[in-house]
Amino acid sequence: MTHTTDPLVTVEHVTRTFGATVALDDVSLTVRPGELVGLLGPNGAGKSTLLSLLTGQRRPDRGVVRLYGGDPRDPASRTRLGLTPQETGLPPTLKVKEVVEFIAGHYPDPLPTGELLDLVGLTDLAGRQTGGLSGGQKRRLAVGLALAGRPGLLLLDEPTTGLDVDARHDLWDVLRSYHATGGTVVLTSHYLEEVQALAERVVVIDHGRVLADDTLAAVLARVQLRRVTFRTTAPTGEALAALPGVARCEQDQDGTVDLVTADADALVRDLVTRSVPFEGITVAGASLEEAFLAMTRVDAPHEPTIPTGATR
Ligand SMILES: Nc1ncnc2c1ncn2[C@@H]1O[C@H](COP(=O)(O)OP(=O)(O)OP(=O)(O)O)[C@@H](O)[C@H]1O
Repeated sequence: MTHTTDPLVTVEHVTRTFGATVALDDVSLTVRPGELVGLLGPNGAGKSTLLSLLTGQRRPDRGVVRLYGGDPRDPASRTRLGLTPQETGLPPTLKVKEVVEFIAGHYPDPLPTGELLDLVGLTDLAGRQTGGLSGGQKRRLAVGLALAGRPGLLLLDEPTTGLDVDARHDLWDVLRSYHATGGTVVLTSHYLEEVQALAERVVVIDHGRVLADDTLAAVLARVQLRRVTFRTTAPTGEALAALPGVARCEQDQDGTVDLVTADADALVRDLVTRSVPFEGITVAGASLEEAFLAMTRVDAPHEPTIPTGATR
């Protein structure tokens, strides 16, 4: 018997390799009912592998994965699970309504077809063959099918990849509606924007490791970094890297300094206070990849942070 606050997902010290590739490296995390969790990470970070362990498609090499308190490979653990794969293979000649009724027929207490179509905004397209749907409509139908059995937990792998802005926003609305009724969502994305729009909690993964697991606001503060570039005649690399908020600092032999910091304003003030001569300063948003890299380096103190004199 599970209680309403029992974790729906428990991952404890899980490692999963593919040959020499370590896809997941000692990953632990817990998801409780009602959470909307974004797994954020660049391509190849390990997000899909983690989901495949939760859905029971794969087994960990080491560690424990539990779904609703049981083994995800046991079908009984998956009865309250809804999922959509990255690719949606819908039979093209079946009509939207027919596909929904077919899938709903497999569940003891499915959402009524009309309610489901309404939820995903496909009521007007109920009579259309799925082959005639746009990419965004297909994706919404796939999410609708994942919701057909009234799952308590929805696992979504890159739900809006390849969709245009409108279709993406429509799908976000579907997920928000489901979450508003108490549903739990875990979704993977390599778009900060998507995670920012939906998630309350963000787990950042890179190279198979959890780099951060925190509230959206806390993670944004760590990943919304600024990139500051300037030329200087002073050998500053080591000193600048030690300043508060600086995540990464490189200085070329020609004196160009390129650094990533959480607070560009404070950095400029520090340059002036320390009488560091600089010219041609530019400040730009650092990419998410740079933020991941900076987090990896910050979290791995034994790695050298400043390749002083490094050429790019
Ligand atoms: N079946 C497989 N065989 C070999 N290597 C694999 C396999 N599946 C995943 N990998 C490797 O494991 C690592 C993690 O891959 P994974 O697909 O989990 O990443 P991801 O974060 O989901 O990336 P993406 O956003 O591109 O889907 C990558 O280096 C990938 O190449």
